[in-house]
Amino acid sequence: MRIIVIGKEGQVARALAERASTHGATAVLLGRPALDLADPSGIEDILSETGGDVIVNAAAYTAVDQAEAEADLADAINGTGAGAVAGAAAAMGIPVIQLSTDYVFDGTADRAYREDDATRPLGVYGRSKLLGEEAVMAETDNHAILRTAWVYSPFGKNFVKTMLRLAREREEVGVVADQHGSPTSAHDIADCVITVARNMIERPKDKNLRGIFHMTGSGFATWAEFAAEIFLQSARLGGPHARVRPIKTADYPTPAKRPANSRLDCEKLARVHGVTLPLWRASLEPCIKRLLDETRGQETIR
Ligand SMILES: NC(=O)C1=CN([C@@H]2O[C@H](COP(=O)(O)OP(=O)(O)OC[C@H]3O[C@@H](n4cnc5c(N)ncnc54)[C@H](OP(=O)(O)O)[C@@H]3O)[C@@H](O)[C@H]2O)C=CC1
Ligand SMILES: Cc1cn([C@H]2C[C@H](O)[C@@H](COP(=O)(O)OP(=O)(O)O[C@H]3O[C@@H](C)C(=O)[C@@H](O)[C@H]3O)O2)c(=O)[nH]c1=O
Ligand SMILES: [Mg+2]
Repeated sequence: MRIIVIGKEGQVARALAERASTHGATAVLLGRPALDLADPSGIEDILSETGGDVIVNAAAYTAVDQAEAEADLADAINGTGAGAVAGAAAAMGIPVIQLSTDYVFDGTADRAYREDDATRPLGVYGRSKLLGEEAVMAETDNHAILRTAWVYSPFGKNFVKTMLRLAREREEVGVVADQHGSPTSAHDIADCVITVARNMIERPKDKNLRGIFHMTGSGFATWAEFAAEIFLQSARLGGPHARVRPIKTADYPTPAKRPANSRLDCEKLARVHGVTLPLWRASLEPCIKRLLDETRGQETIR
């Protein structure tokens, strides 16, 4: 299976590159400047020249706060760009897997969100990702839209890396304790995406395998609990740690509003595609270990 991945340096893209061979697959990564989602004109040509069995769009405008000031760019990349990728997949006659987000919901539900619950994004990023979902669905039925959340990895920018950096600088970190969700490892996402891709390729006519699916790490947490677990595991491995001061969302003002309840019900993914992501705490440890090893490596070189 040859997987075309949009996104080169992104967390999920890099995890897919690392995990493909363990599934007997090859990942071909495409990104800027060769493929720019903000400029859809050349997308179909480069994708069909590259050729593959499935396209995974793991590229997006993901700066949630910055998006509030760059709505047009976020919409172009996450909305129109995602649609162009799906259009190319349709023209090539292959499935497309689109990554989406918990931030399409407003977070007011008192239970975990299911795939058919009403969406109502609170900010520009969430709205642009919802535009992307709609654009993909309009271009082709041969799609899987995988909504994930709170992604972390040894790569790029994410909450785990931010917390480890803050722990090196201070003894205490204030972290919001009234937003609930599920931390999700980019490597677990990669494993799941490859399984979903294989299912779709092997059963091209099976409608059940297509549509929207929720895909997060198992178990729930608040950002404060996530931070506390990061510091606990880091401390155990001899890395930096800090005290977590649980705070309210109102005490941590940000340009973009985040949903209070980001929990996603992943039962459909388990039932239809046979995949359940590991408990979030279990997947955190190898990531922290790798980040600490990398930092130590750099210190030795210096
Ligand atoms: N991070 C998270 O917590 C969550 C992410 N998601 C979704 O999962 C997917 C993967 O996220 P993640 O891996 O964290 O993302 P990252 O922010 O780590 O990476 C995004 C990638 O998109 C690329 N990109 C941005 N703009 C363009 C463009 N105009 N043309 C081509 N490529 C572009 C970036 O390229 P470059 O390196 O050149 O900047 C980068 O490689 C996205 O769809 C995201 O919306 C969903 C829920 C949570
Ligand atoms: C750095 C920091 C953040 N926070 C809060 C702010 C916010 O509510 C929460 C997470 O902050 P971040 O900015 O890291 O997370 P954020 O950028 O909102 O993460 C989101 O990214 C996009 C791409 C998604 O799709 C979402 O699923 C989600 O992962 O933690 C603190 O309370 N204290 C802190 O020191
Ligand atoms: Mg952020």
